[in-house]
Amino acid sequence: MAAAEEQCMADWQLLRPLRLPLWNIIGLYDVGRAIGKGNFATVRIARHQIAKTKVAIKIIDISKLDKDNLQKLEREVEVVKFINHPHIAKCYEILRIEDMLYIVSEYCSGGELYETLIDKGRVPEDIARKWFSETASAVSYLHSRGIVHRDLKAENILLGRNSDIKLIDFGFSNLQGEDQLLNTWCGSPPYAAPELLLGNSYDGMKADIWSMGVLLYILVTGGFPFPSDSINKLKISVLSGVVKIPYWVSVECADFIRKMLVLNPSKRYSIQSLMQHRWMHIGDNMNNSNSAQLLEAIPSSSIRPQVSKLNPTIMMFMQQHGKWSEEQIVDAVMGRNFESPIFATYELLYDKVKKSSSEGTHHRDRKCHTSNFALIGPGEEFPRRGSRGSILSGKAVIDEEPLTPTISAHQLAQLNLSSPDCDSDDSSNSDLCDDSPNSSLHPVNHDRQFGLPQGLDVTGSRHENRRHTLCASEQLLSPNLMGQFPSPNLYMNTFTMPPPLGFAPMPEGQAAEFPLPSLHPALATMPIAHYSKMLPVPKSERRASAGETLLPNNVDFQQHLANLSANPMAFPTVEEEGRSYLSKFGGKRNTVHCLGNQMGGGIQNPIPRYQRGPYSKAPPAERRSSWASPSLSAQQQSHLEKLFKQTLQTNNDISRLHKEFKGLSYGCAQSQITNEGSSLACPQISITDEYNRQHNIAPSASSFDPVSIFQKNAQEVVFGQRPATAIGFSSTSFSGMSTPEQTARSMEDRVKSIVCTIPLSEVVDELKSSLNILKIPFSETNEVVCEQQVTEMRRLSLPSGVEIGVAVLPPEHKSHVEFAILNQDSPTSEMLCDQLICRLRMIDPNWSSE
Ligand SMILES: Nc1ncnc2c1ncn2[C@@H]1O[C@H](COP(=O)(O)OP(=O)(O)OP(=O)(O)O)[C@@H](O)[C@H]1O
Repeated sequence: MAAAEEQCMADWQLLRPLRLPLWNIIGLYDVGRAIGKGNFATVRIARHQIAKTKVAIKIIDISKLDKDNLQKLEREVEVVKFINHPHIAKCYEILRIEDMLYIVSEYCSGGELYETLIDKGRVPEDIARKWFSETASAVSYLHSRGIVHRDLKAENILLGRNSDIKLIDFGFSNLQGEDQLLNTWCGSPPYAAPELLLGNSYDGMKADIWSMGVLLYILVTGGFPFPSDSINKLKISVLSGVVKIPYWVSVECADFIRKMLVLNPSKRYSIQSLMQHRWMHIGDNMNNSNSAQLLEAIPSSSIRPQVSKLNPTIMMFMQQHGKWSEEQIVDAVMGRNFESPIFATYELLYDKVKKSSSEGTHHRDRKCHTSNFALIGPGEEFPRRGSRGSILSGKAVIDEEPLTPTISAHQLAQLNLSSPDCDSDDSSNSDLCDDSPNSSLHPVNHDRQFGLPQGLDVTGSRHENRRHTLCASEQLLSPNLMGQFPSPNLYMNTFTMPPPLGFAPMPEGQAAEFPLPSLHPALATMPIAHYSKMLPVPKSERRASAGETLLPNNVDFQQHLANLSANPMAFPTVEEEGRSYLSKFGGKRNTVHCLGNQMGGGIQNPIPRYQRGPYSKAPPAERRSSWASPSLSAQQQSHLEKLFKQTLQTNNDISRLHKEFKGLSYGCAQSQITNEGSSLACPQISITDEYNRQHNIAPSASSFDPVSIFQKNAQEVVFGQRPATAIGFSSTSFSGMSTPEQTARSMEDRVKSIVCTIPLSEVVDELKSSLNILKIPFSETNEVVCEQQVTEMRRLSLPSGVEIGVAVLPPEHKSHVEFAILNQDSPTSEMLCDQLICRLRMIDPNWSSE
């Protein structure tokens, strides 16, 4: 050995970090504290002794696994070896030592997305878009290779150093052939697709899309789309087909979520259509990491690219420090031997070089390079002649000297490969040393669960509360095990709603109650309290809206938990609580919370919402929140109203108003102000029935066009929130007496409307058959309405005061359906309308809300 190299080895030994006890070393890894816990695995942070890279080691005691779980583990091992995607945590090594299996993978320092959501609540849509696009890109990569994940959830999505997404946990992944259906029940209940909850055979890819719909919902709302505290209730909620989306979610995003949360899997989005949805492409030009680019960045060739030539510098380094021969290195790396420490060392060093080079630390290296150390850049097969660099930097300093791949002690220091206390995230020792292997899991920042406020005493570590994946494998369905579950009848629910897909309609005259299919027997009626509440929402934005699950405050939630544990079944679901609130307060929705808006204005209640009872009635002054756009302060609103009136008096010159709107569209759902053949177009607002009545227009025009109203010199205008963050017009009455408050009560809250893509006749037939099934009489009117264009319209009038109008409207000629509730009995009527809407959604997955 050359003197320089001997010196280098001596330095290396000196610089080695203080060794942890022997039993804290696994293979070439110094193992540190536990960072996660699954059903059968503990995940610990570790550091590779040569590459000095932090890794995560999933440690599984195989002797404790039954046959199914063993099989699951083997499948995970097989899958992770062959996937390589920037948003999937990369596997480096598999070690089998006695009864233990160790899966070494890329360490994701940002923690679980789940924890981030708990800490911060929902996230703005552009952040949600970034995270969701990255997840979608990983899922697209998997699906295009026939791999289904089957356990997509916020806990299995980690954040890397730059807050980029890293998908983990391939325990339930599987290969799915074309047209093949799967049978194994797996996943986590709140993310489970309806077909899984029903125990049907299912398309794993479509089940993944459902989970992604749940994920996006959580990201943008901070809560679950189907909150419930038992699986039975969850199932009812999921199968109702009703997804309530809070007002602050943009129209595009709401539409996107609904396209993923379609009950019928064959009509649900595929990953390809998902990647193309317009919400995914908002801001594409500005944002470098948009989904299209993410997809393009992934090589179309599947699986990890085969290494054709090894990097000589890394090889030399490994020969020096790993004491492996060239032949051994070539064999292990070319053979992609995951059970060899040589392969792992090479990959870790290679990734380190690649990462450093992309991080552009070259100016530091320029100062430090003292030796000739050439590297092959990513994608290059050979080192550039005469170039020099370091393993750490991945940058080369070009000079005329020939390649002399030696490494000095000084260079080692530069590489961050030796010093125990260097500042690199990869090589820092702190995470490894601050916890003994026997210690419990790290307690930091982990005392908040979904809906579980900070400071609440959570017994046990946060990991005990972590939601684990459930698996009811085929094994669980064996006759023996089936016998352990109560008879399927116990899981039958009745639900006063027309039958879901696949059920024959009830003949007339029979009770209007339909049994829902029984819950998958492997799913006992376990309480899922941890899923049942909304995530905390940033204080400034806490508001209840649109019949959404109302946010409980800390004290209430503690009480709720106490009651739940005393008697889980007796406690009402959040939905039920919400409904009781609604009936108590006359069915008025949307008016619980004050208008604290992001722009600093608005009417503030001295007692913040989150300090009051969850369902306490807001003082009248707060009720504007249901009406005012959350993006507008009261001042801005009155300014706009003034401007509007002025505009009317100045020959309809709307350019100033238009400009004003444009300015205000900042912070609103991607400006709704577009030029569609008219100088100012606004989102349509459905208050038709009321408006039509006042204007003697046939009741068929199921939504009205604010632009035309504008042009017809309407005398009064208010600014509304439908969709919530859009700015819109709505005409109230000629009397000039109506206030936004009155308007909201008389119209906005009592009208539900959707747009269907199926023909009017089918819509009407479905409505009529549903009403027949429910034994609700109705009268029907057919009309042809002449307003701008000839339009067909049908109207169903119910004795309870519910009016249903269906009209085909230009320009798209879609079927607009409106449900207006005209009497005081709104809670019951509302439920009926919801059921009917649900039916329409089931037969038309492409429906949208107006
Ligand atoms: N690569 C990683 N980097 C950082 N933390 C990780 C990594 N892999 C796993 N963890 C942590 O460990 C936890 C458990 O890991 P994982 O989900 O793979 O285990 P599991 O046994 O499959 O869990 P479950 O049984 O709930 O599905 C993760 O939620 C995460 O917090």
